[in-house]
Amino acid sequence: MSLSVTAIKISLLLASNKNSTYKDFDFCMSNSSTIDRELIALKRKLESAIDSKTITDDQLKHQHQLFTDFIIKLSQTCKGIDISLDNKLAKLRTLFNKSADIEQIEVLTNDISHSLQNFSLKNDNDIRQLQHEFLTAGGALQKINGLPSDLRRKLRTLLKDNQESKDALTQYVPLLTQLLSFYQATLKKGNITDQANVPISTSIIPATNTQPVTDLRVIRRFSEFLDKINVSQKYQTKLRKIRAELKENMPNEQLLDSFLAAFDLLSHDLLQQRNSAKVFLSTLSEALTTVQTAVGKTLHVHQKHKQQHQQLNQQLQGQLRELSSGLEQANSLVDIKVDINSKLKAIAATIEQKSHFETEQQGELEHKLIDMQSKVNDLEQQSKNFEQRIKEQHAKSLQDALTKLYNRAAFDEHFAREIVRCQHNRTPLALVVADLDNFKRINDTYGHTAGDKTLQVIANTFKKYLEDISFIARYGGEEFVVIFTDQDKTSLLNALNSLREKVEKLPFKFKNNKVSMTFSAGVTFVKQEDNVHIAFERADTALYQAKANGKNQVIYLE
Ligand SMILES: Nc1nc2c(ncn2[C@@H]2O[C@H](COP(=O)(O)OP(=O)(O)OP(=O)(O)O)[C@@H](O)[C@H]2O)c(=O)[nH]1
Repeated sequence: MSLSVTAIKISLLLASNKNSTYKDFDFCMSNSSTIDRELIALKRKLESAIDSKTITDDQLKHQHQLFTDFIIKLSQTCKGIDISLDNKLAKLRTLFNKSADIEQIEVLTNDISHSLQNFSLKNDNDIRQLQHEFLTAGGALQKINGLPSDLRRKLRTLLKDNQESKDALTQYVPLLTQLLSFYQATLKKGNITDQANVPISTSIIPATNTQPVTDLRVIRRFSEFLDKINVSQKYQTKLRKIRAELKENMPNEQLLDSFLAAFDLLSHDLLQQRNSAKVFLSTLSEALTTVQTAVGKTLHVHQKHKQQHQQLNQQLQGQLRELSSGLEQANSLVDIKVDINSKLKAIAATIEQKSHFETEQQGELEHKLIDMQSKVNDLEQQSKNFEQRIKEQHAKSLQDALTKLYNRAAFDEHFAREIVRCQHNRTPLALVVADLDNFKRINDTYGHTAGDKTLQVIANTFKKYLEDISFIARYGGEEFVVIFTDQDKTSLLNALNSLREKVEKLPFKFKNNKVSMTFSAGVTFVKQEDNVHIAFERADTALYQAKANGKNQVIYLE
């Protein structure tokens, strides 16, 4: 037994020395066959132990590499989230590279795992908080007047997804953040009114001036926003310049400058409008004062003339009285003649004075009247100009600048009025919500200008075929709304399907590529119990169905 132990020790020694051979050992022990067998068996065991150690070593090395890779990836993912976690992961990487003690690694790994659990909990809370803020902000955004329909739709989907899953939220947070930051900027300009008055949480709005703009959509939204602004003639060129200078990948600071320039322009325009109204009012009040003075003066002159008239009349009466008393008192015909002569002269002078006075008075009055007339004419002209300007501004505020169709505000006003009328008279009123199919593709492939042109051509086609029988408006983005009064269902669907075919056949050509455009539409009739929102929602749902069914179709919902 002690011999076998010695043999094992020797064989281990030999195994560790690769230059030695087993032959020498065999030679020494050749006289013992039992020992020989034992040694051979041991040799095999040793060889297989060496083999399996190599395999284990390789496996260990591979696992070590995998773990190191994992730690590196984890570090990259967690980078910047939590500084202490970052530090711990860096320390772990160093320990691994130094092949440090396994116990040391284990302690740190446990610590990191604990940190990650805490981080995950915190993240969950953050997301829940974000979810809450998102719902509040999204609700507020939905109530914004003039929100383009594609944004409204995206927002609705976002809100719905957000209520159902927080993963969807995480996925959409960047999009939302951009939307919110853009709208916050535009809201501040006061061009879009936030009816809800709910403040949009700032915690999910990035500091836009510190982050580079990488998303083209913000620029596009802004450019669409600029398209919709109606400013006075004087500022239109400047506005067009701001819009023309918007370009892909422009630095955030430059975009902010554009926001500011647009804001500046709007406030100037507003101020000018206010000033021109002020000028008109002060001119009006000035003119009124002049007229009032003129009227007062005329009255005064009239009064003065009346007195002078009375005086002259009295004078004449007195002279006539004197004439008759002179006749009564006269002694001779000669006396009478002399007396009458002198009195008639006096009367003639008075009459002449009277007629002179009357001509003068007539002239003065005429002059005053002409003066007054011209002042009133001026005033009338100014009022007409002002009225015309107000009319033009009102018309402009109801018109979509790009397509020259009615805009969303005009639609809201018209639809609300028509609903009341049709419910009162019990006459048919239909609402159509139409949306271009795959319009984004045009913008993305051929550029925004091609997109704009497409919108104009399609708007003109809507006008050409529907204007006589309906009220057409651009609801926003690539969405149109049409209101039909006194149309039955069959003729309405025929008109829409015929328009759909006309649009499909429009020969669009961009960069030598023939492109066909289509639209989907949802239609509904307004019911007695409907309000604006319910009717719109139903038409919009029909539109969704048309999109979901494969687009380029009209869906009617009862
Ligand atoms: N050129 C241009 N593009 C606009 C205007 N308003 C909205 N858009 C673009 O219209 C596109 C709408 O895209 P989506 O909402 O994805 O709709 P879509 O591509 O038509 O897809 P479907 O509606 O599902 O058929 C976006 O790219 C907007 O930027 C505009 O005034 N001019």
